[in-house]
Formats: sequence, C-alpha cells, structure tokens
Amino acid sequence: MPVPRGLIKVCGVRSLEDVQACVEAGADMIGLVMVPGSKRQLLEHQALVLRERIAGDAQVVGVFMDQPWDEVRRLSEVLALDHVQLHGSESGQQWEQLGRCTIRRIKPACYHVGCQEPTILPLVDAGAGDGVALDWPPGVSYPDALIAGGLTVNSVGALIRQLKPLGVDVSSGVEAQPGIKSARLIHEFCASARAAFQQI
Ligand SMILES: O=C(O)c1ccccc1NCC(=O)[C@H](O)[C@H](O)COP(=O)(O)O
Repeated sequence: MPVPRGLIKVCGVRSLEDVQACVEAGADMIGLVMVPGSKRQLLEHQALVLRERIAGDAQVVGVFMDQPWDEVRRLSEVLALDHVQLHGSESGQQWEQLGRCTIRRIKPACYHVGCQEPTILPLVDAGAGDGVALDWPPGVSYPDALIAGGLTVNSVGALIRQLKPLGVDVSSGVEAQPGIKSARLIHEFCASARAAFQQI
C-alpha cells in the first residue's frame, strides 16, 4: 500500500515523557534504538514499557544495526514492532523473512528513486543518530524515502521544500543534550515539518 507523504519519525526515545511528547506532537513513527553501545540503547524490558505506551498512537520502529538475525526477529516479535529499521550492512534473503515492514538505511550516494523493493522504505542517512548534517546533493529529490541526518527545527522546513521527501527522521535535533530528548523541540520540529509538508 502506498505510504502518504508527510511522515514524521522521531527516533531514540528513552522515557514515557518522550513518548508522550511524540504522540502529542503528532509523530507518525517512534523509534526505539536496540543497538548495543548506543547512548540511546533500550534494554528489552525498557523497550516493552515504551512500546505498550505507544500502543495505537503511532507506529513503533525498532532500530538495529548489524545484529544477529535471530535476535532481531525475536525482538521484533516480543516488541510487536510495526517496522524494523536495519541501519547497518545487513544483507541476504533472510532479512526479507522477518515478517515486518522494513526501513533500510541507504547512504546518500547510493540512493535513487526505486532503489529498494516497493515493500521497503528507504531511509537516506549518512550517519547513525550522530546528528551530522548532510550536504544534500543539488537537484535530487526523495519522493519515496525518509531523509535524516542532523535535521533540526531550523533546517527541516527548508529541507522538506528542497528535497521533497516522503518523510523525515530526527533524533539528535530534538535533544536538549546528547541522548536526552526535549519535549519542546519535539513539538517544534513536528510543527515545522508538518507546515512544510503542506507547502509541497
Ligand atoms: O540513535 C542511535 O544511537 C543509533 C545507533 C545506531 C544506529 C542508528 C541509530 N539511530 C538512528 C536514528 O536516530 C535515525 O534513524 C537517524 O539516523 C537520525 O539521526 P540524527 O542525525 O541524530 O537526527
């Protein structure tokens, strides 16, 4: 089924207050980072609490990077994930058998419209939640992809108008300090993004 333009994903929530801010701000997708070593890593029991709070209020995305397939499959079932985000170099047919919608991180230089199967949502992102803003190539638009990488309240509107993406994904740009979300920034980011999507 085609995904409507204007998706807003907030990634790396770590508390019930973060979830509440995302839901109240109207985020469509909320990302739970399950990557060992990340400053935003959730343990299984922590992710379960947040997942239960999100319930039907937004889509739940589990973020993984180069982790064993069995572990990703088990967590996607336990957490009843709506989407599995594969942020590393996962390759091979077994990844198609997770039985979940997949978001796949694509490096900007590798993106072109239709670069993924229609069932996979591309996420064009140079980094991994490190907030580094990308110098987006001129003349390219991203109608079937989420864009990410250092988006902020101040940059998201202009980037949506320039790049015309399917959606946007933010983590560092809505944090008061590394790994700590700000409800105010979440609200401001979602409002800016929504306003810009209405203009394209
Ligand atoms: O957030 C992390 O720590 C992380 C670790 C490993 C893989 C992915 C990770 N995050 C992914 C995201 O937060 C988003 O999908 C996206 O990259 C936005 O990041 P940012 O540039 O910080 O806005």
